[in-house]
Amino acid sequence: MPSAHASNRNQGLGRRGRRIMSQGPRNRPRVADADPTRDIAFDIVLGVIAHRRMLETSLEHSPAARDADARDRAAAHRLAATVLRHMGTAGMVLEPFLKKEPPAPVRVVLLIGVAQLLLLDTPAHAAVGTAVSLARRQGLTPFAGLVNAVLRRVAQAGAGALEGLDQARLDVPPWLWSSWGDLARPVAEALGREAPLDLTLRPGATCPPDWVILPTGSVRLPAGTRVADLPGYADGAFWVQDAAAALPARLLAVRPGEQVADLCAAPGGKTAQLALAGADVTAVEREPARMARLRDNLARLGLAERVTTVQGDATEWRPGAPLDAVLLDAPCSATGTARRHPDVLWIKRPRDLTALTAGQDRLLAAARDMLRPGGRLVYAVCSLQPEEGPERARAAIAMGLEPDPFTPEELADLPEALTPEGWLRTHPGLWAAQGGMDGFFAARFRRRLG
Ligand SMILES: C[S@@+](CC[C@H](N)C(=O)[O-])C[C@H]1O[C@@H](n2cnc3c(N)ncnc32)[C@H](O)[C@@H]1O
Repeated sequence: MPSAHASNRNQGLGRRGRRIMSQGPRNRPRVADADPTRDIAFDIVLGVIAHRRMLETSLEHSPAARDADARDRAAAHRLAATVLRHMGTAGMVLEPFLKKEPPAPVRVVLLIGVAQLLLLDTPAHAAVGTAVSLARRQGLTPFAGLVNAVLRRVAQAGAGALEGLDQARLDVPPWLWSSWGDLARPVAEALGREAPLDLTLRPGATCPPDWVILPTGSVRLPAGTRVADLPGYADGAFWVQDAAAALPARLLAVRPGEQVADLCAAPGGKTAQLALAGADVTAVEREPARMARLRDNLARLGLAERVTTVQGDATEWRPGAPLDAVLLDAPCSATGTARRHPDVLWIKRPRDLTALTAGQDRLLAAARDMLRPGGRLVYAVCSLQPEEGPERARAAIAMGLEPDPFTPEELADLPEALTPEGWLRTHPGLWAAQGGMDGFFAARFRRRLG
C-alpha cells in the first residue's frame, strides 16, 4: 500500500501526510501516518452532522486544524465540502454493506472513504488504507476491520455502486427538495458542482484578458482560484461577490449624494457597491467580529472614509434623518449559497424558518420606518425558501410598503430572473453551463407618500 504521502499527492489534497517512523514491538519499523488533511476533514464533517455546526465553525473547532498549515486546512476544507456535497449519495452507497447504523464518527470515516473512492480520483488501495488509518487515529480501532471490509466492497463495486442512483435527489434533504418545487432538480444538479469564484471589479479597475466577464458585469474565475494571489487584490481592485449577490445593490439604483443605509452589512460587498455608486452610506452590522471584517474590507477597497459604520442592531438603530433608500440583506437560511456552503443543507431544519422569518419581518418594519415618504427599500435574501422570499415580500406589502417592481430593462442582462410580480429570483441552475449562480430573492418597495 502506498503511503498517505503518495495518496494525498494523487488527489491534490494538499500537504502530504508526514510519515513518522518508530520501532515496532519486534524491532521492525512501524509506520504511523500523520495525515492532517483527513483528520481535519473528519473533524469538520463530524461537526456538521453530529453537532449541526457550520463547516467554517467546525474547522475552527477542529483540534487537528490547530497546528495545521494553511495548505492542509484548505485541502481538508475541500475534502469535507466534497463529502457534504454528496453525503446522501455516499450514504446510499454504504447502505447495502452495513448491517446496522454505525456510530457517527465511524460513519464519517466511511463517508470520507466513499468520497475518495467514487468521487475523487484516489486509488482504491490508498482510499481504503487511509480510511483505516484515520479510524485508528480517531480512537476507532475496534471499527477498523469494519471500515476496511466495507470500503473494500465499495471499491470492488467501483462506479457500479453509483449506477441507478438519483444523485441529485439523494444529495438534498427531502424537506428542501419539496420546498423548491419545479426548481428542485436544476438546483440540486447545480449543487453537485463546485462554485466558481466571482468578483466585482471596482469601476475603472483593469480586468486581465483571461478573466471572464459575465453579462451582468461580474468577473468569473475557475473554482479553487486563490483570491489573495490575484493581481490587484491588495490594491482593492475587486472584491469577492457571487454574480447573483451583486444584483440587489444595483437594483436599489442609488444616485450620488443620496442618504442610504445598508442594514445587515458585513462582510460589506453590497456596502462597497453603494459607496462606489456615490451614495452617502451608513453600514449597520450587529456582530462585532463581522463588523471588524467589514471595516477591513472597506479599508482594503479604500472606502473607509466614505462609509459610516455602526455596530448595532438594525431593528433598534435609527438614522438622524429619514433616508432616501435602504438595502436590507437580511439574515436567512442561506440555502441559496449551498454550492459554496454544502453544510447549510444538513444543518438547517424546517423549524429554523420560523425564527428567521420573524426576524426578517422585524427588520422590514424597521427599514420601512427609516425611509422618507417615497424612499426606496430593496429586501434581499440568499435563500431559495419561499417563506423567506415571496412570502416576506407579501408581508412587506401588508406592512404598508408599496411594491416598486423591477423592470425588464433593469434586468435585461438576466431576464430569466425576473418574476411576473417584478421580483428577482436567481438560483444555482441559472447559467448552468457557465457555472451557475447563488440563489437570491430580492424585491423593491417604496414608502407611501403622505
Ligand atoms: C446575509 S449577511 C449580509 C451580507 C452583506 N450584506 C454583504 O453583501 O456582504 C447578514 C448579516 O446581517 C447581520 N445581522 C443579523 N441580524 C442583524 C441585525 N438585527 N442588525 C444588524 N445586523 C444583523 C449578520 O451578522 C450578517 O453579517
